[in-house]
Amino acid sequence: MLTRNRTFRPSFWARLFRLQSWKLVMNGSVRDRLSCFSDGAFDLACLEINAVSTAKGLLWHTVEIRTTEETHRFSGLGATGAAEIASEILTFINRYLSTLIEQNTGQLATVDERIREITERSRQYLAHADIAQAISQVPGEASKALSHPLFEPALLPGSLQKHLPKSFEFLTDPGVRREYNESFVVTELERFSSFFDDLGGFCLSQEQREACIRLEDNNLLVASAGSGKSATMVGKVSYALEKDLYEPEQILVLAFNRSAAVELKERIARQLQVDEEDLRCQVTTFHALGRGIIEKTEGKPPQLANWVEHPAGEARFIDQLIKELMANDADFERLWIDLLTIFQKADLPVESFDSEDDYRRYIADRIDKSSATVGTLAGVFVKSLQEKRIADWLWVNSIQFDYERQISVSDADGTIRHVHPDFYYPQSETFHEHFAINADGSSPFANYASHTREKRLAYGRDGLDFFETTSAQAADDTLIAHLEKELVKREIPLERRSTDDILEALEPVVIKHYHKLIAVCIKHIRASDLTLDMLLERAKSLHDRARATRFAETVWKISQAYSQKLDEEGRIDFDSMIGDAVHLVEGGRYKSPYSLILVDEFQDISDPRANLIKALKHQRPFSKVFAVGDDWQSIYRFAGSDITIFTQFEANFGPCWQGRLEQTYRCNQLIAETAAKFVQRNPEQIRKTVRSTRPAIARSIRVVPVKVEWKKPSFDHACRALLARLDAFLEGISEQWRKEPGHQLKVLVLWRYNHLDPFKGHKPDYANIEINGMSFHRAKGLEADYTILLDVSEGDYGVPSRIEDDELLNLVIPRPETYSYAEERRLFYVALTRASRGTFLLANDRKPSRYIRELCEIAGENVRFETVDGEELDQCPSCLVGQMVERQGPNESTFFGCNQYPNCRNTRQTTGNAVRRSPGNSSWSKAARA
Ligand SMILES: Nc1ncnc2c1ncn2[C@@H]1O[C@H](COP(=O)(O)OP(=O)(O)OP(=O)(O)O)[C@@H](O)[C@H]1O
Repeated sequence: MLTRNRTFRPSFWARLFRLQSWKLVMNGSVRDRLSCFSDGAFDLACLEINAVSTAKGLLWHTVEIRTTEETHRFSGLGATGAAEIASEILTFINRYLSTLIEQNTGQLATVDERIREITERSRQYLAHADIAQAISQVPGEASKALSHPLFEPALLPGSLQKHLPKSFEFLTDPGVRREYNESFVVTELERFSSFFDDLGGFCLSQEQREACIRLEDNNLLVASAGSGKSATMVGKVSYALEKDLYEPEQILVLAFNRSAAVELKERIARQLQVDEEDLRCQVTTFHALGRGIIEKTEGKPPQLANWVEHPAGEARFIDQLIKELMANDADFERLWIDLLTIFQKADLPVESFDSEDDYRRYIADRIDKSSATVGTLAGVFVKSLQEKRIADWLWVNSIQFDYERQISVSDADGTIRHVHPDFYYPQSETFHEHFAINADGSSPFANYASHTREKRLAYGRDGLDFFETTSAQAADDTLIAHLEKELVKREIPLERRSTDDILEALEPVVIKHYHKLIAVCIKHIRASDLTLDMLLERAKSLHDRARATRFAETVWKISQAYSQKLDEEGRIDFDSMIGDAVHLVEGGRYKSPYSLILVDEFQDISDPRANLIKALKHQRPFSKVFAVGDDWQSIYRFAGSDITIFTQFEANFGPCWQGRLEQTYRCNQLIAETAAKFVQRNPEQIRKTVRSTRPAIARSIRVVPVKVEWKKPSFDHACRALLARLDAFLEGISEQWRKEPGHQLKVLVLWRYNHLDPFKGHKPDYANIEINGMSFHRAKGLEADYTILLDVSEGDYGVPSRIEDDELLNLVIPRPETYSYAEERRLFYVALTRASRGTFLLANDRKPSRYIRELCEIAGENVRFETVDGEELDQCPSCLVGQMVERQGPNESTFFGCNQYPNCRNTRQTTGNAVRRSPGNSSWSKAARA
């Protein structure tokens, strides 16, 4: 029995920084309400509260208390603090509900009747909300308590539990309801067997059928690529209407984009045999829903900024804001240019990488003789990102220097030694070494500290003008200031290049990359009301603090300008529109008609969208959410999506039924299984066992190494040659696949970045194949017989794209992923799973992607290496990505060596059985017949 008062406040730190000020009191004697003090004092009646949840923000956790009319947020908490308050509120509410039941036990007989009525007929699947809804129709306080959305039977006092009628076990014992539902599903599958046998032209699988029947309060259907999510959505809506569970107007289906909504609407209408215009359930996008809510409530549509509808509109708007800021704010100009030049790439420590190879691949533009070389604006190649920072700064300030110029110095015993000081400034004849030494004098490299000492002594001994900089200075952001001081001391003039010259020297992709980062940061800053202090605080936890701090300041200024511009024009963007819609729903100004909310592509959900679903669900009692998605295909982080809303579904929406769609109708078993194992190398992804309806086609994953000509491999040329070969091959066996005259097989040519488009708007025509080309992202949701993936190679813009995993995103993302290149891995998975019969991976033969190696590790011999003409290559058994080629040894001998030398030093004697195999198309024939 609660007798004392409990008071909760924000955490000590939040109060110290005066970030939050509120008080929540659970009064021991007034049990029917919580007392709150925030902007004023108000009470929250226990019977009015629909939901209590916690949410994680950038710095703090928040407790959210929802009533039909309002949502109250209490922030400034740690994770445990928030969880404790949420749990205390639940206990408090349930204590009050218990007293209501105890005082009104006379009503229990009627409630018992109502429960038996709906359970004994076994007419429908019973979620907790269904029983609560039935009970709520019984008049009286006890039924109010028993049907309360937060009623928790486990918290009822034992003395009361004993007196509850047997039927109440449906509420108090989860096992009883589960058993009822299991048996209901079995009978229902039989009852509706012919209904599911032909639904939208498909005979639904067992798991699709079950997903249509099951309907808990919250549902998450975890699907796989090509597993027929759309067919299941259509089935679910049709089944619910067929069963009369809802009026059509009570059903809302949310699709990720307009074309998906159009397709779903068309399919549902066809299935229900109504014209699309007459379809009474709402099939729409989040944007259209948000717009509709505002229009209905305010009587006029929201004033959207004129650029929001244009695909490149946001990037152009941001570009324009940056230009205006550059013209009017000298501090901003310096920050922005510094980011583009000396802070282009985060200086990450070796220890933050899984392996030294990963580290070298991250820093390097190219690997020379086993050592990484990093390009600079000054045109020289250096050995580390810190040296790059120095060289770029020298270039920006027009300072002449030589890199690693050889000089002679004397050792202590007088012997002459040749050394290569990192930088030499001819104007003052000064040598400059940048030492990899940390603040405590240690170094990540063996014997480095003693070499450093020797070098210092040698320069001193020979009376050379010398200064040094260190990694410690880079870490505490004094490197550039120190360098500048040393140069000024020697009267070397600094002449900053003009902004135009600098911008001209930059690769356009560098600016594009920052634009994308800025766009996503603005979304988070505005959606979560982040402040500059919060960003700067977060910046301290990033590896490259110097860069993170500058970026935080830059993006903050741009986001302020962004908001100001929209305010001046009286316009809003899409996210604000959704945010406004959320306020209208949470404030009760919009009355939601929806009791069943289905959400497609749930893996790409963002915070504002999730808030809209929560607001709609909690406003209308007993409503349900059915979300469908594939966490392996979450690829829209740059549009603000947050995969953890999916992976932590229960934390966001409450206890749920989780179903699976693990059968794929698209990829053959080899591709399906290999891709599944590949994506699950990230332990954070949900575990699934993917089975295909199409048997495995041996060696249907093919790697085609493309030779480097004129510095770059020609993927255009290789792609066209491969298409021509595929077309000719299919011609030869057309009787095996051609169903009718003119029938062509589909080929998708896919690339990571649009600059790789080999067709540039002019697709070639072939007799047997229909070609389409697009980026990996755009291919989401599409399928083809064959796919050709271009440039599956290492590189900043390769696969995985090294620039995409920028740690700067962690400034704004509340729950960053820890696995390296997590989103790039999922994107490659999306690309791999578009093909049913076969996929070709075209790779730079000098820099094959690490992902190719992983596929070989997983699928072994089933990954075939071949030339564009189909000749099988002799795959290196050691590194798996190279090919064994004949080399000259001493005394005119020959041997086989891996073409990835020096990265792979595998060799084999010529006497072995290392012969090239003949062109093999046998498995293709099987693929074409499949
Ligand atoms: N029950 C079924 N029987 C046969 N084919 C089906 C069935 N359900 C779906 N399909 C087919 O499976 C293929 C994949 O379906 P769909 O595109 O809906 O999958 P998806 O889960 O949305 O895939 P992805 O997530 O990869 O885009 C389509 O060709 C579809 O027509």
